[in-house]
Amino acid sequence: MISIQKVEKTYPARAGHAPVTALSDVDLEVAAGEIVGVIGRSGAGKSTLIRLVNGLERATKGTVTVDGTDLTTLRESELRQARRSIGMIFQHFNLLARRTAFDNVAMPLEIAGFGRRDIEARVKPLLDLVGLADKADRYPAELSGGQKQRVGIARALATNPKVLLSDEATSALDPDTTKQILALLKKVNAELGITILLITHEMSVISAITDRVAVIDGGTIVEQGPTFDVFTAPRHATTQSFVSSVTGTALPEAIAQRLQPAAVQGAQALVRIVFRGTGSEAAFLSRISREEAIDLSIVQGRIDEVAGQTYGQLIVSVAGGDGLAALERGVAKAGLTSEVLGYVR
Ligand SMILES: Nc1ncnc2c1ncn2[C@@H]1O[C@H](COP(=O)(O)OP(=O)(O)OP(=O)(O)O)[C@@H](O)[C@H]1O
Repeated sequence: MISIQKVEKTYPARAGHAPVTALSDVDLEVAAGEIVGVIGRSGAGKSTLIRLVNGLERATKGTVTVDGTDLTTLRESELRQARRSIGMIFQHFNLLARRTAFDNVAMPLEIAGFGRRDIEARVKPLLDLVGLADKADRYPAELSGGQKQRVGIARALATNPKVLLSDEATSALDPDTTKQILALLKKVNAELGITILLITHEMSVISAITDRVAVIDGGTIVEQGPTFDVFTAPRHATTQSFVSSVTGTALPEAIAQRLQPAAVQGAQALVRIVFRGTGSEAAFLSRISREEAIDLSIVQGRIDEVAGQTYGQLIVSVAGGDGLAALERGVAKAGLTSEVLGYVR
């Protein structure tokens, strides 16, 4: 549905400023019906990328194809037409203050030349879909942030687009409202089959709804893949720092400071054990403890849901030497992975 190939975007020099290459050598494919997220820090090039996909910017090199149409070759009038099959939602909602919720949603239909009756027939079910049937005649100032974004989503869907682009759509919302809006986007994707490309700087957004993720840094995509895989085995340092921001896998500070890299007589080994799947493997700990007659204590533990699957981490401490060897045997038998973080006395 969206294909970005070998894209470079350089903003030309202006008013004494040198040209800025915001994106280089970017490849990204989004299949029909997928939810794909692009995550990056401020200035990484996310907005530039999404503006290329909705035709607001043109690539300097490479191609940007949406639903089979290469946007890089279109004239302005053709671009306007192509944009009708692309809906977009924004961080600050971009609603018109002097228009009611109904009239904001109606706007793209008015621009497309629909008559009043067709507009009513389309807007009402959309307001229903986003849970705002009772707010049709409210003005933006009378709505909460979450409700405003619901209006934004209904407006983006008005012209029946195949693609929905989301530019930090939940960044201005509190965590609970963010969850509700993300659930709504997931529903829109599931019920209407709309392909969603979203950009964000929050890993929690990526983990909540995307099927695949691309990590962008300094204008290039440094890592991409299925969200669960990228989350549970991040390879690039940028990805690792995003992941640790939500999974909290760092050791408690007091223990981290005492951690030694090598075993010494009488030291306890700290071992990180990773679960992927149902989480029921946790029973293995008591089994090893029983079968191998070793004492284990849990230093830290956490189970998250990532892209609809369970991902857990346990950090346990066990006597170095034979105890550690027994633990590693048991972990391998249970089909899990472990890593020795170090030793403490
Ligand atoms: N119109 C422009 N002219 C010149 N440089 C630009 C322009 N727009 C963006 N840039 C530069 O391109 C780079 C990428 O910016 P972009 O806005 O795409 O990043 P971003 O990841 O969306 O950041 P943020 O999350 O802060 O919005 C930055 O160095 C920025 O200064």
